[in-house]
Amino acid sequence: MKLQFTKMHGLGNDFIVINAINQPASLTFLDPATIRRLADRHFGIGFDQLLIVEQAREGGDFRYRIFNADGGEVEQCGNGARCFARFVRDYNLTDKNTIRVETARGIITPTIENNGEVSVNMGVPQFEPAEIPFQAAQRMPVYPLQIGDKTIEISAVSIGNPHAVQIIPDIDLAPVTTEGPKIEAHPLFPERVNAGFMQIIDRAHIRLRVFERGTGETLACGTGACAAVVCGILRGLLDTTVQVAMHGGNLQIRWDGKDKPVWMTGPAITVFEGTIDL
Ligand SMILES: N[C@H](CCC[C@H](N)C(=O)O)C(=O)O
Repeated sequence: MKLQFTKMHGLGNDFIVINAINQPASLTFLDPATIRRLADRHFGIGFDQLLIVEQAREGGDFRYRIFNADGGEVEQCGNGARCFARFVRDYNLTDKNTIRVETARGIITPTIENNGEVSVNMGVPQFEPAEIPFQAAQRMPVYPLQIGDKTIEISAVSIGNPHAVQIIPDIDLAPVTTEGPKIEAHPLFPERVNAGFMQIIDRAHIRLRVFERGTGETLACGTGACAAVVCGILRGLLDTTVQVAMHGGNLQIRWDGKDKPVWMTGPAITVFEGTIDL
């Protein structure tokens, strides 16, 4: 099968987007091994995540599926949501500015702004351990986590996908490559977890690095930015609107607190179109 794809990125967190509405056969070819092969930056196309555009099933405008570079399907991708919205508009699959997108964990609504950026209502963050999922006895603002012979302190939250967030004095010195994989695979996270390393600059600015589940460290992580900000707000360390600086660039995150959705605003860029024989 000749697969058509579009290469996109959100602050350097890069994707291929596949329109399965006009290429339904693609879904039968995209098994985990094929996704891993396509994700390879030397032998394949190269991407952090593969995003699929499908027909809606539950009253939304579209269904959005996300696969990590390791081939695993996951619940949510924030940078990908902005690219998803840009894709369906640019390919005339909709003429709406605000799009209702079905994900594995409910509906998110991206809006394409006049300046070309995309704002997304990412839904209400979940902090109950069972929701994350995280095997902790009860919900706490911070949890001790044994990593080898070291005990670190994390906050845990679901943005649809699971995140463990640490506060670090200087993320340039953070042990992302050595500690990230150990947090990702920690047995207390039965579905693994995205590991965030947050440096608080002031109440409206943080710096962030994320070792992503199923992908490794990325240049930016949209749900990771949401997770870091809501955890920082819950700990009384951040205000409701925060600029999140990551290696790939900045996102603006806003959360008005308990039971309110978290909002993310940032760019979505199309790089090239391509085809590949599967
Ligand atoms: N690695 C994540 C999915 C992609 C999230 C990230 N790329 C974003 O922008 O939110 C997970 O396994 O939950």
